[in-house]
Amino acid sequence: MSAPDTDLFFGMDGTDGTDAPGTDDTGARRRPEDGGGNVPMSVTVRVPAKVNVQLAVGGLRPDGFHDLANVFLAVGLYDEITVTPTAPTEGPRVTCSGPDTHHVPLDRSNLALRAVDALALRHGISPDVHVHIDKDIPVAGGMAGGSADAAGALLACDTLWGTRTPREELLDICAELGSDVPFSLVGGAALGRGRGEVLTPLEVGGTFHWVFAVADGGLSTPAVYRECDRLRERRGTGSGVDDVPAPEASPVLLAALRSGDARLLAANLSNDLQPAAVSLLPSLDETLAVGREAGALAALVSGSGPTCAFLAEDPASASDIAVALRDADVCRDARTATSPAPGATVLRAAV
Ligand SMILES: C[C@@](CO)(OP(=O)(O)O)[C@H](O)COP(=O)(O)OP(=O)(O)OC[C@H]1O[C@@H](n2ccc(N)nc2=O)[C@H](O)[C@@H]1O
Ligand SMILES: Nc1ncnc2c1ncn2[C@@H]1O[C@H](COP(=O)(O)OP(=O)(O)O)[C@@H](O)[C@H]1O
Repeated sequence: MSAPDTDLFFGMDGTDGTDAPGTDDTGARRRPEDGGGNVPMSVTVRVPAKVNVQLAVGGLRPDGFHDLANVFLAVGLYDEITVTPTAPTEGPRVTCSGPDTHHVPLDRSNLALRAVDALALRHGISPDVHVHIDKDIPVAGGMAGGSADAAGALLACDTLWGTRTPREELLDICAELGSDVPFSLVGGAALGRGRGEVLTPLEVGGTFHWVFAVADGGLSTPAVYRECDRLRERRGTGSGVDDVPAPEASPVLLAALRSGDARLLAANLSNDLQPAAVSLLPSLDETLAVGREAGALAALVSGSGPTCAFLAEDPASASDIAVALRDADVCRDARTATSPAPGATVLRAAV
């Protein structure tokens, strides 16, 4: 399978009967008060989680970020974002459903609402929408759930408002919202340079089978980067841009992705943030060990953690690893998923 054409994932999947008479190709009906424009009354977008199959972290930059060679792979765990217009007096609001709801901020700091605000500002529109997040991606788990919600809300509102924002502009807004947000929009697999926001799509030659051990709590991304710097200082190597070698993507890892060879990928997975995540949460070592003993080809912390990712040989092995992780009581839940997965995709645009 080659890398997904990123344009593909900005449109409908076309599976929900949206070609009914009186609708356009996004399923939107014409409303007379809209002067003939096609305006859906609600839009639902699905967005995947990610795992970093390589996360090479450079030195701390003067702006507080680190240069990265960040090899993103989208995985088939999804949040669904639905946007519906509200009355202008009501203003924007966000609600959330799913097991992690109590960890999601429901004020204007929610990344999905920040995305709505950013798109509305860009087009001079009032951001009067209700955003509902049906959350399946673990919160603060190193799987980019907040970024997924931001990318999803952006695409959903662009469809709802008919603003047809060019893809490059959408990606610019994503990058302003967070380093991982552009990848959530694009999905598939990509190399993220800069602070992770400058993307180059990557080819993936097969399906990879993963197990994710979801931890009880979360880890703060800035705290994990700070710990990475602290460990580097303690080692005496320094943590600045002049002390740490410029991060580079591994050619063998990229070849493993291209070929779809799970064993080659397993042998080349790496995460420079893993020592920092384990230092902040030492119990992760045991979680990683349980998955390895249960037959994982490789185990690593997903991004800033604390979710642990296990690459499996096949679906049966993935199921065995998930059972072993649950039985050992080293995680809140163990989820199986495959990659690559498509980026933000409009599922429904309904009247
Ligand atoms: C570590 C990674 C790996 O993909 O994701 P997670 O595993 O947390 O999901 C990312 O680099 C996280 O990206 P994201 O969560 O979008 O971070 P941002 O909002 O842009 O930045 C939050 C904070 O993380 C730190 N940060 C982030 C990106 C980067 N390249 N260098 C950094 O030092 C900075 O302290 C920054 O203030
Ligand atoms: N829509 C959102 N979903 C999840 N977290 C959000 C959201 N908006 C803001 N946040 C905040 O972002 C933090 C990081 O969450 P998340 O993106 O899930 O984790 P990570 O950065 O580890 O991938 C959370 O602790 C939460 O306070």
